[in-house]
Amino acid sequence: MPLLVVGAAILDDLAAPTRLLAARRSAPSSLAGMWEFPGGKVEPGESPVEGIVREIREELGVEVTLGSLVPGPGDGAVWPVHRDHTMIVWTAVMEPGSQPQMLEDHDELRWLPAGEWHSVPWLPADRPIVDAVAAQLGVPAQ
Ligand SMILES: Nc1nc2c([nH]c(=O)n2[C@H]2C[C@H](O)[C@@H](COP(=O)(O)OP(=O)(O)OP(=O)(O)O)O2)c(=O)[nH]1
Repeated sequence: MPLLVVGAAILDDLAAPTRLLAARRSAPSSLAGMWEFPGGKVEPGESPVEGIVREIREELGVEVTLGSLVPGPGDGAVWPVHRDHTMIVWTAVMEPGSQPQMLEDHDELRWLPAGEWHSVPWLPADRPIVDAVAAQLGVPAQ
């Protein structure tokens, strides 16, 4: 049974987005230094939405409002990631006034302005997802 990973493409604004929050992984060593969407694996008994809200709370210490699912390369919103995992990604915004922290798994957070969404080395599986987020929102990725 493939593991489900959930991620959040956190934006500065859902109606008029320009900046995307990228997080640099600090672990495990095979992934350290690469950038990703904050998130992680859905736990048994948890819905995907519960999973992403929990992961963002644990990793960044903030509450998020989810926007829409990012359409995948096939039917639906499922993206292939590492090994036989699959990932689903939502656009999201943080609760107004909140500041993301690096509580777990990350050693740098960066707001990427429009046109510079590929200025960091994303995990390979995330590169097409970054483009799909940009296309969905009508923001130039690069
Ligand atoms: N969180 C996250 N994981 C991603 C992304 N892209 C991508 O290929 N992955 C891969 C990396 C990992 O193999 C897997 C997610 O594992 P994770 O380590 O973030 O999950 P977790 O926080 O629940 O950690 P653990 O319980 O396994 O320790 O999915 C992404 O954008 N965000």
